[in-house]
Amino acid sequence: MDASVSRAGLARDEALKALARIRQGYPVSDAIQQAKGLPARDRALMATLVYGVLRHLRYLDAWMKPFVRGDLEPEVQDILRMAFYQMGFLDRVPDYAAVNAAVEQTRARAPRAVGMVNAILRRGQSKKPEQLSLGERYSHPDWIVERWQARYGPRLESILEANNAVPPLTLRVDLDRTSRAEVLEELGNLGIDAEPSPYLPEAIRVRGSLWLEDFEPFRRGWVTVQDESGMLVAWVLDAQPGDEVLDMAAGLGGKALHVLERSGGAVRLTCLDISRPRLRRLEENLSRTGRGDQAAIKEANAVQFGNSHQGSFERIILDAPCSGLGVLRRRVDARWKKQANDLPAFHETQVELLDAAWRACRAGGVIVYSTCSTEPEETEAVVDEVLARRPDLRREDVTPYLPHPDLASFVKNGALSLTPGDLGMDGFYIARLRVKKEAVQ
Ligand SMILES: C[S@@+](CC[C@H](N)C(=O)[O-])C[C@H]1O[C@@H](n2cnc3c(N)ncnc32)[C@H](O)[C@@H]1O
Repeated sequence: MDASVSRAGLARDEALKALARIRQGYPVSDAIQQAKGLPARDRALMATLVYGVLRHLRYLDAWMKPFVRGDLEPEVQDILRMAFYQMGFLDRVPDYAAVNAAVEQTRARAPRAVGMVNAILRRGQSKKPEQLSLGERYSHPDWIVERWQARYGPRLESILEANNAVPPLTLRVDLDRTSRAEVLEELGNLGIDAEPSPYLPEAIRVRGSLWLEDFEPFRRGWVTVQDESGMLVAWVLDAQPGDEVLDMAAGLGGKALHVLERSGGAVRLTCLDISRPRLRRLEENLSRTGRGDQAAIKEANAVQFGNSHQGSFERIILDAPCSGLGVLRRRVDARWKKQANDLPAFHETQVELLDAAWRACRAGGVIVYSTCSTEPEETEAVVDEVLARRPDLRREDVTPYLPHPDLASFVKNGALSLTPGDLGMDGFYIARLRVKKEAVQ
């Protein structure tokens, strides 16, 4: 057998294993990481297959549906999805190679299904799906399509399409440690296609495949993965050296670390999160970047913490837990896990947390409220509700804090609201609020 064919076979087998792990509930990135023993090129193909299948799942199922009789075993269904994905989306793989690989995978795992798999693929190969609904064509659940149709009208299809595009891996360079040009040069030396972001001086968009653990600037802690829209939080916060800063829901520390980088570690930073595993990863991230001694980390419920630390902080980030509907292009399986009736619960939590931020904020201090969602219930409605409750809180325009003039056209009612794909970024919302209160009640 030709070596490149058997190597592609290895990548396809690993992709199949990863899809099985995801069916068992593994996070996608963890399921993919388990194949780290594969050579770099095969890992790239394996990841392309897994992400591609998950991204286009509903479309692939709609394509094969007319040719399938009865129920398919989950593994056989994954083999078929992978083959249809290659036939539909991977120009570099000839159809016959995708079909043969699927037949071989079936022979090894479910020999009785070989004839059926072969027949489904041969028929599907010559008949692309027709008359699909928008949800099927762009592989989104109908409730999201209907919700966005009402809100975005003629822009809907471009947003659905943006959610299916392969997003760049975006790196944030710690400009306190190195320069963007130096990191770009290291990427160039590895033959990796990358370009500087036109909007943020610290951001790099990587188009080629990069395995971070093998990348020296990442190991040295000079770069962190973050979408450009998420980087805007630290810009809008605009913390000054010496500020007492609180990150109320620090998670893995993407925004908190950026605040440290922008101030050269000169703010006094407290990071909270309710999740111990996330805080452990935050600690790892702080130590990887050599900033382990620059933040106090507390496992706490931010609502209770806000009550017990009234008026203590000058700058507060509340990057709230949310539906994540702005980042479907990155969390490829998330669209299938969300439901419309999740939104009221998120709204309630977000209002409670923003109210707690108000309590923890000092008179004259600033709260930056952000979500990786642009759903009204999680964005304007949250801010409006807390503003109505707290007369000493007011909205400030984020425009003066944005690093590029093009971003200003996405500011509505003082807040930045990027829908997925705007300026090539994730969907994101950022509001800046100033506390004018004399004393906390
Ligand atoms: C959007 S994520 C934050 C991401 C983070 N800012 C970053 O840049 O990596 C929201 C976080 O809120 C945390 N969370 C949810 N409810 C919380 C609460 N009541 N108090 C503190 N943290 C909470 C979740 O564990 C999660 O890590």
